[in-house]
Amino acid sequence: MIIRQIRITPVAFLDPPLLNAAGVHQPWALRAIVEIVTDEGLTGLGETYGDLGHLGKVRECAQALIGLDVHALNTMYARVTAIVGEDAQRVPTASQERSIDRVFSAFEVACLDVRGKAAGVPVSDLLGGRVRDAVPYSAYLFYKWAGHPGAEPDRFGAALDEAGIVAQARLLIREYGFASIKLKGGVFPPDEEIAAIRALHEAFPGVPLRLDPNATWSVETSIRVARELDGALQYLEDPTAGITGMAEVAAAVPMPLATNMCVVTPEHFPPATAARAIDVLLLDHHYWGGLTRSSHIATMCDAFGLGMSMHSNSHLGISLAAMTHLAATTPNLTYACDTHTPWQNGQDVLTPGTLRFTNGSVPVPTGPGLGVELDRDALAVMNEQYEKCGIVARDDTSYMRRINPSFPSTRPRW
Ligand SMILES: O=C([O-])[C@@H](O)[C@@H](O)[C@H](O)[C@@H](O)C(=O)[O-]
Ligand SMILES: [Mg+2]
Repeated sequence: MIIRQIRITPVAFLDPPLLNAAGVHQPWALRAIVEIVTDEGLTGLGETYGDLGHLGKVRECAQALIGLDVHALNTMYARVTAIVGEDAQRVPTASQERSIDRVFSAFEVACLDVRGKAAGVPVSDLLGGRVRDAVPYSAYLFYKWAGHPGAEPDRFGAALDEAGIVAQARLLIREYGFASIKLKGGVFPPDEEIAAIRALHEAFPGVPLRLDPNATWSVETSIRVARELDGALQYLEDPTAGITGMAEVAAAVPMPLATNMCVVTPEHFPPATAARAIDVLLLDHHYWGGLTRSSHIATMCDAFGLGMSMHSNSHLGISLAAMTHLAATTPNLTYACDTHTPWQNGQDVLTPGTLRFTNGSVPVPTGPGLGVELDRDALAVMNEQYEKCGIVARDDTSYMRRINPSFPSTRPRW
């Protein structure tokens, strides 16, 4: 099964004005769709970030993988390392390992899709077999404006206080059946976000809740907020920055701490576990180097007694399928996963109806490979949107500053 061709198609889809610590989502979200075509005529799908810098690296690496067998993942990783590693060394702020894993991931997923199709088995079988038939996701709530400035309000409406957040939760739960809730925080002063969690706790008794302020709080603020929310949160995600700060908070608060920020490469495990900085790791195959490497990370979490959930960024259905196969085959991934799916509002590059939510969960696809099919017309439309949208990288802060020039980037903010 020799790789003969790799097509990389950048796409853009409409994204609502979701508020976060960095600013606000731009009107278009970017992704890149990877198609690996073999000599036997099989095509494997992958999905990754669409920012121009990343796209350039993915395109450069794609050339270097032509002629390899789809099983030769170690050789592929070495070739990606040779290209991206050198590049990352020139950019002092980039973690070399992280950049390599982010690029490699989409190719690995596409190779697993091909291998599953060739063997007539789902990717979940290649990852060791599923331990659950459906993967639960959480309602991922965002403070948001009614619409992008100058545009019509979107169907989700504004959510700028606790009443808006509770209404948004009702909408997402009604449409998807989610059985747990995550609120993206770090937007308003902590007392307002405490009020929102309390309102959710009251409106949805017994439903597990999480709050993620993306490290906008100091250690002192984190401890105060966590103590005030004792009994209301399943876990608190990234209240403060860094392993040392998280460890200080963890030692003083009643609930588990989760992260997708302070443990993002294997080298973070020893200091984070020694300091007891986290209780839960949010896995994300897009930056942990694909599905197989993510399974290895899950084994590490098991060894260190960490719980697991799953992180998400704005994404389309190929990513959702890959996330679902991974979560279905990871015994210790016991928390409902994050997904941005509701915010993509039906837009996708997949044939409609391939993936569906039932009671907040996505049944694990049972067809060969990822079990999803690319809709070429939709891909072409979204590619055209990418060409026309005028956005080449995600930049929530610059977009916010066009509307609010004094938007601060200081952290901790509170
Ligand atoms: O989509 C967003 O605004 C989120 O804030 C995302 O960028 C984060 O990476 C993520 O969902 C998180 O859990 O930190
Ligand atoms: Mg997070």
